[in-house]
This record gives sequence, C-alpha cells and structure tokens, in this order.
Amino acid sequence: MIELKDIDKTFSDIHAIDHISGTIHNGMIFGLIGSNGAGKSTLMRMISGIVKPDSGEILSDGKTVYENPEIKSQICFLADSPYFLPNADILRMRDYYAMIYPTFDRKRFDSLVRRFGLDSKRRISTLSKGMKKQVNILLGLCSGTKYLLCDETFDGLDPLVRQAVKSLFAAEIINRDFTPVISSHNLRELEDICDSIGLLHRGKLLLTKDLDQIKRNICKLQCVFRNSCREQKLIRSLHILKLERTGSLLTLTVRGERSEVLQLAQAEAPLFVEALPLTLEEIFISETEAAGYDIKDFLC
Ligand SMILES: Nc1ncnc2c1ncn2[C@@H]1O[C@H](COP(=O)(O)OP(=O)(O)OP(=O)(O)O)[C@@H](O)[C@H]1O
Repeated sequence: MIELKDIDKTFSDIHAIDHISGTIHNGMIFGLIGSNGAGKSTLMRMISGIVKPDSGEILSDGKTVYENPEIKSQICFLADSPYFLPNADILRMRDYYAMIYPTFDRKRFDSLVRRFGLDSKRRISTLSKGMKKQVNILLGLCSGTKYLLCDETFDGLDPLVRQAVKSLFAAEIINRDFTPVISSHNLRELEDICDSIGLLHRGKLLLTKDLDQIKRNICKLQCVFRNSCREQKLIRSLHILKLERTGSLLTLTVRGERSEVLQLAQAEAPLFVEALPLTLEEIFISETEAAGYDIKDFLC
C-alpha cells in the first residue's frame, strides 16, 4: 500500500503538488488522470523516491520511500520519455534492467518480446514510438517490482497492444504482489484498464474513486413522456446528477443501480425508455460536477 500524507512540492514559484493525501491499495490498477501540468509526473517521481517532497510523507508498506534503497528496489518508474542506453538493442536494455533489479525475469522478458513480435536484436532508436513504449512496459513488468509506475506509458498505444498489456497486468496481479499505477491525460486511455482512478488538478487530488463501485451506482436514463405530470413525478423520485432535454427526449444522469432506475421509469408509463451504462468520461464529468467542479475546464 502506498500512502501519501499531506505531501507538498514547489518548484520556485510553481506549486506543483498541493498538500495531497491518499492511498493506493495493493493488487489493483490505479489510474492518475489530469491535464498537462496537473502534477502527475511530479507525484509519480515522488512516489518512486526520485524527487523529495518539501513536506509531508510518502510511505510504501509503512516505510518512507525517499532515500530508502530497500523500498526503492520495489518500485519501478517508467518515465513519459522512456530512457534507453545510447545505441542499445532490446537485449542490452534487458541486461541493464536485470543489473538494476535483482528480481528481473529474463526468460519471461524474452518470451514476451517474441509474443509482441519485437526483434530483440533491433536497435531501440530505430523502433516506432509505440514499439518503444511496448519495450518500456515489458522491461517494467519483468523487473518483478511490487509497484510499477507508468507515466503516460499507455497514451497512444494501439487498442490491441493495450488489451494485451491489460491482460498481462491482470495475470500479474493474480500471480504475485503487483500494483501498477498509470498516469494519463486522457480518460479514454484508462477506461478499460484501471480499477480505481484519482483525478489531479493544479497539484490537488480532487477525487479518488473505485470504478466498479461508481459504475454500478450511476446510469444514463433516456425517456420520452406524453404525460408531463408523470415525467415530473419520475424526476422527483430520482437522484439526478444531470438533466438534458433534446426535443421530447429527456436524458438523465442518475445515481442508482441501472435495473432499479429503469423499473422506476417504467412505472410512469413513458412512450420510450432505456437505461444505459456511462462511459468513464461521462462518469467523471458527472462526479466532478457533483463535487462542484467542471471537468471540461481541465481535461482534454
Ligand atoms: N524540475 C522542475 N522544475 C521546475 N518546474 C517543474 C519541474 N518539474 C515540474 N515542474 C512544474 O510543475 C508542474 C507540474 O508538472 P508535471 O510534469 O508534474 O505535470 P504533468 O501532470 O505530468 O503534466 P504533463 O501531462 O504535461 O506531462 C508544471 O507547472 C511544471 O512546469
């Protein structure tokens, strides 16, 4: 478990991290969302023990991370611009990581490189951006560390590779003590990967949410009523986060379980009704608006 206790970081006059507290629980994939400059990389660098907070404390399994080599050997950080040794091919980078991380699994790495269709003797500088990201992820995954921090590592990966990496992460979580943290400025990139998400804005952690929990408890109801009294009755009976009207179509973002919300709506005999799940983006728009923010101002 990673605990952030009131951590704060300023660079000259830039307040990059503003008194953040929170917990990243083990055995789940945590997504860190925020616009450019929100503080994602700084936070990840602090969690990895590369950057020291000005104040506050970061604990990994109860122990301070900064200047603690034992704890730092359990955390692998993949920076947004992956670092590769000059002129290195994939095998050279494998050996380099194996030197740094005693838990590195060479056999697994070689097999995954083959599975991803990468040529291990190819110079990394000649690979495409997405292929470099794949190499970076495989190096991180095979390091065998307890925590893997991926700074915008998934942004721009094609859907097939993302799916493959997601399965690898899920299998890893089942097989060993493994907790990946993935940052992105794009909710869609994290939609199908993360179990819980933290939203960072101007150095502040605005929300942290368990995705399954919120997905189960929110839905979009679309309905058309002939009778406005019954429509009003339904509106009064629901916990509505957002109401939109396009002609006769009423679209409601509603707190509650989908089948229960649908049942309530059907009881008012609408001409048409359907209850749909929300995308992660829609959920976060609703949740942040409900918390008094407008997410559209700070997510791209
Ligand atoms: N070493 C540094 N020196 C000065 N300012 C810095 C330094 N590192 C980060 N910052 C500033 O801290 C703020 C947060 O930067 P950070 O890189 O953490 O954001 P980010 O959310 O990762 O952004 P992006 O999505 O653009 O990568 C920015 O205003 C940035 O300019």
